[in-house]
Amino acid sequence: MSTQTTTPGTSTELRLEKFQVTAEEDPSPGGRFANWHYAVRVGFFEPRADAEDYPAYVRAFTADGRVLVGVHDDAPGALSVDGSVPVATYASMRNTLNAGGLEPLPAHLITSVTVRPSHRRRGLLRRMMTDDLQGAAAAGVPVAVLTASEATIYGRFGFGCATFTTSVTVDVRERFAILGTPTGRTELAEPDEVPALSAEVFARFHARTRGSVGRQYSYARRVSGQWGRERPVEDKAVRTAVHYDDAGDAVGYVAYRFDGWSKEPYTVSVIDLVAGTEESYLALWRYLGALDLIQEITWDGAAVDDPLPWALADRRCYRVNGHEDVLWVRLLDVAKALEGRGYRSSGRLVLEVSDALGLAGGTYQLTVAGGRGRVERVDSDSDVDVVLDIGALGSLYLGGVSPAALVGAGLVEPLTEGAIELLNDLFRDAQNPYCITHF
Ligand SMILES: CC(=O)SCCNC(=O)CCNC(=O)[C@H](O)C(C)(C)COP(=O)(O)OP(=O)(O)OC[C@H]1O[C@@H](n2cnc3c(N)ncnc32)[C@H](O)[C@@H]1OP(=O)(O)O
Repeated sequence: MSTQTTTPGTSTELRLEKFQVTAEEDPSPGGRFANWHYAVRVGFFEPRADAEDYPAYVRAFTADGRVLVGVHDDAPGALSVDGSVPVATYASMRNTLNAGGLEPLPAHLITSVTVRPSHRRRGLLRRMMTDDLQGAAAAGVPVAVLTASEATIYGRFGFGCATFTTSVTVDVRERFAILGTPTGRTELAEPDEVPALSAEVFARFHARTRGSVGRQYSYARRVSGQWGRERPVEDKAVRTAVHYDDAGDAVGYVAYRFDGWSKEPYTVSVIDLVAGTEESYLALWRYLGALDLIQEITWDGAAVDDPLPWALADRRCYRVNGHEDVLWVRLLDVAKALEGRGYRSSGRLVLEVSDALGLAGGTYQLTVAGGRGRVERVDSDSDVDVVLDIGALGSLYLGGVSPAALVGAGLVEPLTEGAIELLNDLFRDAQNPYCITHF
């Protein structure tokens, strides 16, 4: 698929090219794929990829089903980068989001958003984003998601931040010990086995974790060391340990890397830690704690409700370095999205939802019984319980954000008594949502 349209620019007309990457895509330097890829690297201050790496990226993007958008300025200055290299980039792909419903929902994932400084603040992002969200909504996808480089960009497009992780350092010297009785066993994995192992374990995690997003092709390669941090070539320093439960099933893994002898305290960084069960999570930490010579473990993907400090003999081994927002959620179809999530109590609420992009605004009656929601569009003059913007609903959607906090911030307006308590009871869960997929 490839489409080209022109967008009225300022001094020059800009051309928008959109194509889905397939196995037939030409990976040569100077081709449209390599040029698009180069533009993304420019946007994120990364070096241009090596020519021999492009076939691996084409394979990955094909497996992900990525649709790429590039905006071209065909009349650059005489000494400027050629017009075949986009001045703006954007990509999307489809995967699933666990919203706590019976099964994960289809989700539209957005990534690789860049606009070159020479062309910024002329509405290119707005143009690419609104076209894309309209297309995804028309295709019937209930929700779009992204991870944001800056928290200031996406609220205006109806995204609300919905999941968070904690960055931690764990001191694994003498004081480190985990209470309780270990289960199963944890062993170093054979690298060739890791791609299949990681996919299987992640599938289990994804099915049980509200807020989780299905993963792209590169994950299994990165956690096995087949791909390194910078390039799709082997990184021999990556190690992976697998946890087997008492039945001998592989239910968790941790991929990690030593930071080197020049850094003190001697530190191992967790690349990815995925546990299919609570026991497996602690077992993987027992393994990390038993790495001889290592003094600290760092990980930026711990859950907000991390059980680890509570399981430690000395909780002061666990240091929180910061919290990060991870998943930003944009509802494209309020009825489908709310019917596709799980609920922990029952009740009825009428929500008046505004949407500046005109995609999903309206007045909706949500009736929840037996953990399932039913949504009907109702007249705007119905008795409304809560008024909110689509972005605020996106933040509430996965249950990780307190409605009372959004009321306090002026983002949610309750009109009836008890409405916020009911919103809280319906939407929030015993655990915060948790997303360990970055894309
Ligand atoms: C999902 C991801 O890929 S996250 C990665 C996002 N990309 C980056 O951080 C790379 C560096 N930044 C950039 O490439 C660009 O500055 C972008 C993509 C953030 C913005 O592109 P632009 O084409 O300049 O945005 P555009 O002109 O369409 O702006 C749309 C609106 O967003 C606002 N805006 C754009 N960028 C920002 C920002 N960083 N902070 C606050 N507001 C912003 C504009 O002021 C404008 O507001 P308005 O519609 O109310 O007037």
